[in-house]
Amino acid sequence: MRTLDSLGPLGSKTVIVRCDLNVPLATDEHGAKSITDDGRIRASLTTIRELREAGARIVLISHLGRPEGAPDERYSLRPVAERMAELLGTAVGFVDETVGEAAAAAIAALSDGDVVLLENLRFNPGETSKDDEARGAFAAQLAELGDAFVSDGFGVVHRKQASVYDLAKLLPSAAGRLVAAELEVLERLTGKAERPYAVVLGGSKVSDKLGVIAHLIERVDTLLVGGGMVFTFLAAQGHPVGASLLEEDQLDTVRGYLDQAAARGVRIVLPTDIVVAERFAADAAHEIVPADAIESSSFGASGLGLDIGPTSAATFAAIIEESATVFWNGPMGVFEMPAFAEGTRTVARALTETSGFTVVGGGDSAAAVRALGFADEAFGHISTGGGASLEFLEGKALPGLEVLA
Ligand SMILES: Nc1ncnc2c1ncn2[C@@H]1O[C@H](COP(=O)(O)OP(=O)(O)O)[C@@H](O)[C@H]1O
Ligand SMILES: O=C(OP(=O)(O)O)[C@H](O)COP(=O)(O)O
Repeated sequence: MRTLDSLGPLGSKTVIVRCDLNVPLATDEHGAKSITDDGRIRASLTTIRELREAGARIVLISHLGRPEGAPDERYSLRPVAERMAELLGTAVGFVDETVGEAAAAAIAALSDGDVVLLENLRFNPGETSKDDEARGAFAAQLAELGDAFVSDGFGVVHRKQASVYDLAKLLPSAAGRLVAAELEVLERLTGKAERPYAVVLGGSKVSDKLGVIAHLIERVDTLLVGGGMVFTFLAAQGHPVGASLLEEDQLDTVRGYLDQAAARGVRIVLPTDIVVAERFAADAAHEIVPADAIESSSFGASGLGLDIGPTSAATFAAIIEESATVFWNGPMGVFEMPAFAEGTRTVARALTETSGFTVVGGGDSAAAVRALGFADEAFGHISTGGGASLEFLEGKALPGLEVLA
């Protein structure tokens, strides 16, 4: 893979840097936004500092959240520019469009070492389009803005998107320091992983992440399933799940995973108890019920599972503590609400207590462990990518990396 060094001297060159600045935001009662975890911004600083020292003119591009191909103020990157400026200790300009005249003018006005952040890439339909031509056309507009391209958004290298894949083909391009550093650590989770090897899966991007399970079953000893992922498994086993997150069209696929795991002697461990809430709210009434009887709570079929229960969390912790390698992506529950954070806290603590090599991956998973008070150093590695790390450790060729080969 080409690294920054392959781009030659970058003094006075305009370098487009694709970062993953998709950070969690909170909005207060007056509508003011704040960044609840700036880990991904901090992780991008190494490359940006190095480029500044080389005298490059730096154009940062990123997505934030999943807007639907049109401007949507809720997903603006403006708060990220402000935080980036504080962390870098220098001004970071912000342009409220991604391509077009204002972006070109702001870039033309840059001096050596200056930094500008463009608005959310996903406000443009071409960024995530499945149509090669539409994606290519947007990438060509981006390419006009710079002389070279640095791919440093590790959290997004598994996406075949315009700014990750197509743009890299249009300019001299290389991986940034964050991408290189992530890959170096994550290598330890591939063929060389020490056994027993456990992967803990949770979170809410269920349809995205179910697909990796078939490959993980071939590679790990134990798969622990929590978070929003649980209910598709429980439903596949014939248990009602109330109003919990459910991927109904994946039930047969999940039954296939259960059979595949049984045939290979791989344990898939599901929760045995669930915290069920009356509604999706921090102050919602909630009860702990057996996982195979979610609708037996006082809330009946309208109850929704928002955390794994204490018995399950203790079981997960015991398995984690006896593992030599643990990878975890996806919170065990809605950790943003204290009533539903205990499962995530117990699993996080177990990772900090095992003597094995532990990796936490994913924007929200990293935010969760920090929000719950665990230090980054308590884990072997905190990766900025959840889906990206999972697809890397399943052994898949990732579009954003292949294109840099
Ligand atoms: N049972 C659940 N129901 C709904 N959402 C859940 C549940 N458990 C966890 N989540 C949510 O999953 C989100 C994180 O998922 P995801 O994006 O897949 O993780 P990551 O960013 O670490 O890859 C969190 O915002 C959390 O509230
Ligand atoms: O947050 C991200 O991924 P993650 O939740 O798997 O860590 C990345 O920014 C990728 O975002 P996407 O899953 O909307 O493409």
